[in-house]
Amino acid sequence: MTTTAEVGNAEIYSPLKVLKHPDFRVLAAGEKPSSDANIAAFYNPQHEIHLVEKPKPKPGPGQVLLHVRATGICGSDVHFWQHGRIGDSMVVTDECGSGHESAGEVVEVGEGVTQWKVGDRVAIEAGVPCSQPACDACRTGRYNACPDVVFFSTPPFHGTLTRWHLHPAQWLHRLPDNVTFEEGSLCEPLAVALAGIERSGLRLGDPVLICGAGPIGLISLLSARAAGAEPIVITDLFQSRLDFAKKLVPGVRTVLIKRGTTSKEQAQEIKAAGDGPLKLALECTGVESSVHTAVHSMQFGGKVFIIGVGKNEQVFPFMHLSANEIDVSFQYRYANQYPKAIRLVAGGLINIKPLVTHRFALEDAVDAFHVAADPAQGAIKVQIQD
Ligand SMILES: NC(=O)c1ccc[n+]([C@@H]2O[C@H](COP(=O)([O-])OP(=O)(O)OC[C@H]3O[C@@H](n4cnc5c(N)ncnc54)[C@H](O)[C@@H]3O)[C@@H](O)[C@H]2O)c1
Ligand SMILES: OC[C@H](O)C(O)[C@@H](O)CO
Ligand SMILES: [Zn+2]
Ligand SMILES: [Zn+2]
Repeated sequence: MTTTAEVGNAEIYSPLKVLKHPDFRVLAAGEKPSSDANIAAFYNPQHEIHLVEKPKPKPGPGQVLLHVRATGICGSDVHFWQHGRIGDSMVVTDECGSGHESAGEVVEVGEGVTQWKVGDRVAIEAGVPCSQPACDACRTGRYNACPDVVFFSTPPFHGTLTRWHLHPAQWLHRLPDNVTFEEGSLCEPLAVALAGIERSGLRLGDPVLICGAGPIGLISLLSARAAGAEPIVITDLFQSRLDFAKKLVPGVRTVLIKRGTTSKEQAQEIKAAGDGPLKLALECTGVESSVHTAVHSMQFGGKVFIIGVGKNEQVFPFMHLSANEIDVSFQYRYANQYPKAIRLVAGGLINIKPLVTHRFALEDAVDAFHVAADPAQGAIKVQIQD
């Protein structure tokens, strides 16, 4: 069988990578594409978001053609559209397809693909590493560090928010019958949270703080609860998000972060809510003041585990960390988490269904982006379904 390693990422993806105007067409406002058209939502350096029609691809050796059935909009999709970059290395320099939280159905298999057949239902792993034996990251299983990873929807690679998507056969994960496409697509942000749970070393009965009740904080909350954390305190700037957290996990304790209060004052409230200093913080905002709050909420020997991404340069309360032996760690995407995510959802240990608050048809993907980007709409996870 031909594998991605034999074919090579560049060969597989260069047609997508260089897909430029002669190959795709921006749909006119109000234009109705055919029901078979390979439409996708693209952003560009002019901060536009629009529908684009692309050719329907044909699977090559080792590849599978998928009908993408559900895709969630991630904060990073909105960020790339509105701000044109994340950090210094991920920059929108051209038209780029959005979406990386997807699940779909196999519609055609390429030469040598034996593990999939038409009709199989799969979660799509969003980052495809090079899988070359000479790559230390891939060889040692920490493939989120692969320098040649193709991460869909991160420029220059187009996303999975499209109707027909080509994917290497071995980077798909089978969905059992009791896991919906919607849940399959949520396995991507769940993979982020589970990587955090695994690497942070959370243990049964640990008192945990979660900073931020956005999708990543909420999914971390569900995961921390499933892992046996108790008590769990969650923070946010918005009462509506804390109310959502409370509905999701009734036992969670909530602290509203008020602007104008110091991190030490916020930490006092958190420690009161948690019956004392906590052992672990899963920081899901990336905001400097929130990191400080987390640090001041920890016990001696605690850990602040940062999943959120934020400003390039941030100041840390160095001496407090030092004098209290508080560890600080970070998470960059994930490796080896999808199978676990699917098992936890299928087994009923994590119920991610309530996260989806808004659903749109693929043709209305632009409207979906506007809802995801507008805090007044109160969306948690906006999904596009086809
Ligand atoms: N490490 C990774 O691989 C990875 C993967 C996905 C997302 N992320 C990052 O995780 C973070 C969370 O993602 P999300 O989709 O939930 O984002 P989001 O913006 O929807 O949610 C963040 C939440 O934090 C709250 N918040 C902001 N400032 C706060 C503060 N000072 N104290 C408490 N709460 C505060 C916001 O009100 C919001 O509800 C983002 O920074 C995102 O970029 C990281
Ligand atoms: O869920 C994965 C994240 O959104 C990605 O790392 C993105 O932020 C940048 O590629
Ligand atoms: Zn994401
Ligand atoms: Zn690699």
